[in-house]
Amino acid sequence: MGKTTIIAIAGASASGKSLFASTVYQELVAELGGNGIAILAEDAYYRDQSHLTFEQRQLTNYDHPSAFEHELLVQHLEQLRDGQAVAMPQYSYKSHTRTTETIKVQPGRVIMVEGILLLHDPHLRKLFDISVFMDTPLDVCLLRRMTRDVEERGRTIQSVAEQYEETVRPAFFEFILPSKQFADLVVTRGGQNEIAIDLIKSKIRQLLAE
Ligand SMILES: Nc1ncnc2c1ncn2[C@@H]1O[C@H](COP(=O)(O)OP(=O)(O)O)[C@@H](O)[C@H]1O
Ligand SMILES: O=c1ccn([C@@H]2O[C@H](COP(=O)(O)O)[C@@H](O)[C@H]2O)c(=O)[nH]1
Repeated sequence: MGKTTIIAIAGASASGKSLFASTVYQELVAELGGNGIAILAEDAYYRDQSHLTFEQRQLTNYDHPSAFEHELLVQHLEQLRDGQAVAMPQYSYKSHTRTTETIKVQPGRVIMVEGILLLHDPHLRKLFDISVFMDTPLDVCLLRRMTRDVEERGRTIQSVAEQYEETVRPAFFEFILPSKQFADLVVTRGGQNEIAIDLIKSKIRQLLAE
């Protein structure tokens, strides 16, 4: 296998990172088969909090870099780059901790990883060959997060609004927006920007053919 290329997709919460990454991944798997491409989520590397009560977990700031076990993500990306499979943790947004399951991720010629604080961390940045930033206006992100978190993550409208004011918005301006400078490609219109999806797909096709 040739050199592994690691593609990072960063941006605000609900900016469309996971839709973008999964669209690229699924369309290429349908076209070329699953061999050669792997996909990881930074959210899977939220710290395990099973030693805390649910009430204590609700007090964690999930938008601060300290909430993530980035050391493990770095280790897993290095292992994948070196041709070894990894056991990616699974995280539950409803219980705010890891589940007992893991998913085996096989190494591939191309590894995609998506998450809010990927480009903030210099240790992670060193591993990325291509960095994408989803540049979706924050009010659009909030509306999408409101719908998604109520429908899929067990939240109320009030809890989404409170968390947004307390941690999500401040962390966007302190950590996420300043990390945009490290992106190679800045994508508007979220996870449905077909031109950007096609550009990344073409790049991956080219890498897989080398
Ligand atoms: N361009 C878009 N138009 C409409 N809805 C979108 C668009 N991009 C993302 N969404 C929706 O917004 C929500 C958040 O997107 P998601 O990909 O989960 O964001 P992120 O991974 O950045 O948190 C999801 O319900 C997704 O389907
Ligand atoms: O237990 C948790 C863990 C995370 N969050 C929120 O999730 C987003 C990051 O995920 P996206 O898929 O990029 O939206 C982050 O803003 C955290 O606030 C949570 O609420 N609870």
